[in-house]
Amino acid sequence: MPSLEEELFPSTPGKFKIDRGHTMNRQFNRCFASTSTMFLWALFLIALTASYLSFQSFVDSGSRYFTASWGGIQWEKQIRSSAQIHRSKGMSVLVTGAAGFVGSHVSLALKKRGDGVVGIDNFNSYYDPSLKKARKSLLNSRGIFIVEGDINDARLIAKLFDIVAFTHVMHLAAQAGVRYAMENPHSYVHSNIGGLVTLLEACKTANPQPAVVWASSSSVYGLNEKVPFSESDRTDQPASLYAATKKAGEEITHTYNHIYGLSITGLRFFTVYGPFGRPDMAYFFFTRNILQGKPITIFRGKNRVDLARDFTYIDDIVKGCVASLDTSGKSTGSGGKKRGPAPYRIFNLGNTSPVTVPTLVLILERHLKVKAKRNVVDMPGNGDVPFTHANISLAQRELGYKPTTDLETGLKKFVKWYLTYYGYNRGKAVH
Ligand SMILES: O=C(O)[C@H]1O[C@H](OP(=O)(O)OP(=O)(O)OC[C@H]2O[C@@H](n3ccc(=O)[nH]c3=O)[C@H](O)[C@@H]2O)[C@H](O)[C@@H](O)[C@H]1O
Repeated sequence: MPSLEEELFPSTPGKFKIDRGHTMNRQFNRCFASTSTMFLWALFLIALTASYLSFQSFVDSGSRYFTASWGGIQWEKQIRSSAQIHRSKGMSVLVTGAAGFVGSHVSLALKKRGDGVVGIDNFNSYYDPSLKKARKSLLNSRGIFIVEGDINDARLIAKLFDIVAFTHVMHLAAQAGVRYAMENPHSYVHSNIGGLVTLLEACKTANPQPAVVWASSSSVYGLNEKVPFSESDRTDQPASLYAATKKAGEEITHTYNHIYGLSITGLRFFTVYGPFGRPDMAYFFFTRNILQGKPITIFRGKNRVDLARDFTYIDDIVKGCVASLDTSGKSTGSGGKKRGPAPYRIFNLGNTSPVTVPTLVLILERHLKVKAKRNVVDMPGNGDVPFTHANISLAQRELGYKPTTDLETGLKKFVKWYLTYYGYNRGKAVH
């Protein structure tokens, strides 16, 4: 039988080991005159260590709450309340990029039908953050809480999954924009690859695992010439770093599906536009310039061929996103281990009727009742592709996706929103 002395100071490798030498033994006996005194000393030491450790953890968590922009009882309460489901068989969805264009619209649609929604957004300044704050206020007024934080913050994401057992993640946070990738390439790697992996790590570890629906891009079709673009077409000739990071996202999500059993749906969005849109997109800053009497630059393709896009209205995209969440199927893993195969899907969400950029400008002029000052130049080699055109039959079949808004109607709604939002209707424009 091991002695009490051996039990208290076991000789496990790496742990403290007492010297059984004669001298030590004498000193030891002097300090601990009897076994019972030694026992009391040991208890005292254990209690001291335990109280020190709990004090340390109190200081740690306390300082985190004091220094981090997130955390605290009130913060957690807001998250729980925002995630509450108000319909039978509803879902609780973590929406990344919730203060963004598509993210804000999808969040509102989900909340409206009774799903629980928690947003996360880093409110970066890629474009005017006041527009993001305005979207946030709108969401707040509908009971949606947006966490201010980055998807690269693994501790924050893990905390959100601790607080809420999200059934779904709608991942829309990204560094968008095709041409900006030449100016700031690392921001694309940071958000579209680093951020994606951080989020997927949290999803894979969560128990239960959520189903993930995320935004890929029409740009993955790159320099393909076969039209319309189908999901099974090649996607290995990206024309921009933006496209390359979205393509990488498709491969990365595939590995998480394969190894960990995460249900994944990737949506290839085709040039989404509409109210509360992104000011870095052509239709948006063309509108601003036309109203301000400034020239717009229209790019023209090889052999003077007009560029064309399969512009897709936001409400149609929202329907596609919601239908993807509804049909996502379940992730099969738990505790980071796959238990069986899970769905892996990719869909085009386009309008399937491309319109040239000069026609877009004509429609804007009509709705704005202002003539544009055109400056037509050859398309610079900046990552743009000459045209996009979606084959949407797969989304039609699997999601019931059916876009209903043509560019004429959609831009009319956008212009109406723009004039109101920027104060043109009140006679004082604010930009
Ligand atoms: O489907 C996508 O996956 C992408 O859609 C969007 O990219 P694009 O289709 O390139 O939209 P956008 O910039 O509005 O340019 C529209 C047209 O105007 C032309 N264009 C542009 C600027 C200019 O000054 N002049 C011009 O002619 C330009 O050459 C182009 O022909 C998203 O921004 C992107 O984040 C991604 O989601």
